Amino acid sequence: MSHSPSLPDRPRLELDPEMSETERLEAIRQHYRRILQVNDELEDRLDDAQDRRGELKSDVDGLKRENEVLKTTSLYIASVEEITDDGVVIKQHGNNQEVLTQASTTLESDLRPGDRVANNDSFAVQQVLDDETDSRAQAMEVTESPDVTYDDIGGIDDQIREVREAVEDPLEDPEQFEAVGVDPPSGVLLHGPPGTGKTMLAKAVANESDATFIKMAGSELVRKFIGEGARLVRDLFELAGEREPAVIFIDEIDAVAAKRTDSKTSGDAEVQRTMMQLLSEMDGFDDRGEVRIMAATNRFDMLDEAILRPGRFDRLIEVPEPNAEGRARILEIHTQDMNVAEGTDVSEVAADLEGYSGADIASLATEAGMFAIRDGRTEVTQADFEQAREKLQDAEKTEEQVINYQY
Ligand SMILES: Nc1ncnc2c1ncn2[C@@H]1O[C@H](COP(=O)(O)OP(=O)(O)OP(=O)(O)O)[C@@H](O)[C@H]1O
Repeated sequence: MSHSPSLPDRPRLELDPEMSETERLEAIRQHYRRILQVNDELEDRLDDAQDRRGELKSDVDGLKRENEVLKTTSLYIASVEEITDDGVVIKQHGNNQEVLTQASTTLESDLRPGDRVANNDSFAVQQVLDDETDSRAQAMEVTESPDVTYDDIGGIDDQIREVREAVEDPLEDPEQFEAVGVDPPSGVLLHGPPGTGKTMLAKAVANESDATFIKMAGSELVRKFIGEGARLVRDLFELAGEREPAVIFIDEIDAVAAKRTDSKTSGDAEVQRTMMQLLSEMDGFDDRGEVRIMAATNRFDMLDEAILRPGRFDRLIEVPEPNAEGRARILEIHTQDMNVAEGTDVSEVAADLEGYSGADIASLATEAGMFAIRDGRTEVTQADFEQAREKLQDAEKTEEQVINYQY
């Protein structure tokens, strides 16, 4: 595209009085042609300029969008304390700093004390967030009385006993601990491979001690908004206090409590803040209260030592993959409501399931049932279990292939 700085000269008609009529006519014709030519030139220029304008406009739009994104990401979360004539008083989550700030007039008319808002680096209120109870409800799973019992869990009897001692006994008989003068363990950390029954164990102990079960996934604590994770931890303990007796269960605790060096998010100050909040909640906690704290991880090696200190998660319980006997018990549990053909030897099936977790065995049982259904039978036979095992193995192989392919 050409951007010559000057416009073409305006054509001039020069008529000499000496010219003959024909010469004048020719001069006028030439002038006319020249005007048309300049006109064409100017039209071309105008087209170019319009194209250029379009391009610049889309650049501007792009920059505007980027600016919006920059303005809206990484907002801080605060609660509105007061709306005064001088502006809005907000309290930052995370550091509890109080700030007098401004909101646009349209936003300000909507603000009420107690609202959760997001503000930018210069504390100006950018948006009002949804009701807090929503985010609490989304992040936490609260069950008045979970329906899992100890009998539903197979192969980890020792672990059940330990959990009962550390969680159920202090909830049911706190006086006993007081009389003897010992503090029950502060927090119980279940660690081991996925699908071995850690969540079940936490649910069962809440159920059997008539406690409310409050579960939060560590990944939920690592939230997008600054201050949100720490706030959720506070909410979690507050809610447990309101609902006592209660069992708090933080699944995937490694998401918030990974060693700095190992963590993918090691540089993430927000994750650190959330962990600090968790530690401070645990430190300020009365051990003999009616709230017990449990957590689970598949990545014990990744945990920051700080969370394992006395007074924090100081009772570690390993929940391993089940052995043959455990696998048989788990299979029995998962087939007890199934119409299994007489003569089927569950322990023989289980013996072949080396390396299977409880969750794998549960899906094997369902899969065996599906084979019988597909076949139009109402009884599940040993051959169905065999076929189910092959199918799961194939699925696992494919999964491995996919994983290998991806990396
Ligand atoms: N020991 C077990 N006895 C009976 N069923 C089990 C056992 N372990 C796992 N299961 C079955 O697997 C499902 C998942 O188990 P659970 O969620 O308790 O495992 P988890 O150890 O918490 O796993 P993750 O680490 O992946 O969260 C259960 O709902 C249950 O059906």
